[in-house]
Amino acid sequence: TGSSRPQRMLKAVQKNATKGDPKSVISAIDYYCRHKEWAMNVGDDKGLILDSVLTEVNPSTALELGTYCGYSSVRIARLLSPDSKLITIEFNPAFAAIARQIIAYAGLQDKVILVEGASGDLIPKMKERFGIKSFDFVFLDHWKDRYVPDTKLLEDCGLLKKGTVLLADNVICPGAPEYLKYVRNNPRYESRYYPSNLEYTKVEDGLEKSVFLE
Ligand SMILES: C[S@@+](CC[C@H](N)C(=O)[O-])C[C@H]1O[C@@H](n2cnc3c(N)ncnc32)[C@H](O)[C@@H]1O
Ligand SMILES: O=C(c1ccccc1)c1ccc(O)c(O)c1[N+](=O)[O-]
Ligand SMILES: [Mg+2]
Repeated sequence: TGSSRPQRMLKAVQKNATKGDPKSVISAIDYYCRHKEWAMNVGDDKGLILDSVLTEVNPSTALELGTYCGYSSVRIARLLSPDSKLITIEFNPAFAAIARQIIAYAGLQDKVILVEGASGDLIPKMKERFGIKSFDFVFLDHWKDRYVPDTKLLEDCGLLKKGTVLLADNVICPGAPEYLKYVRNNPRYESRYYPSNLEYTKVEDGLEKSVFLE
């Protein structure tokens, strides 16, 4: 049987990137996905917006919903201060296995805790398992119909504090219309849309940044 797209992405990293150099890992993946085969990483264009919001927030504890191959985990973890951590959740074991290798290749394994499982099951366990009081930053990039239920779950589990920043990918394409309605009509959030394009394409997409106020 042939290789998978994530396996081919890992091969491209091992061939074209420098071990321990996150920037080269990011470039190798972006080159591969733009010129060889598309993949659903947040990508370089929206990645610049992710970088700038992250730098502004400078989170001590960050959460990512949807790891895939670890591209955005590397983007996030490379910008974290020493002693800061990224917890990233992925329920596809094959994807998680590739992500671990790509995160390790970038030399960021000590800053990233990759947890295998479904976000709906794991979010309520964050406090007991990882001693998390609350998250400073959450990157939502898993299946789009989970954005609202998982945001409500984070609220109900007391994992958001005043100033926590939620950054949601794909609010235009494939789209997360219920999520946009939820955060934009909610007095507990201050939201702003960052226009961009679907990774590696000219199709319109963007990120929604929502600050938790309460
Ligand atoms: C778009 S990909 C993530 C891309 C990644 N954030 C990046 O930019 O490199 C979405 C991922 O979320 C995972 N996923 C979807 N729903 C999930 C859930 N409820 N819990 C955990 N993982 C989920 C999928 O298996 C898939 O790997
Ligand atoms: O849903 C898709 C999708 C739909 C159809 C075919 C391929 C991917 C997708 C596309 C771009 C994304 O940035 C993204 O996060 C996702 N996703 O799966 O979460
Ligand atoms: Mg996405």
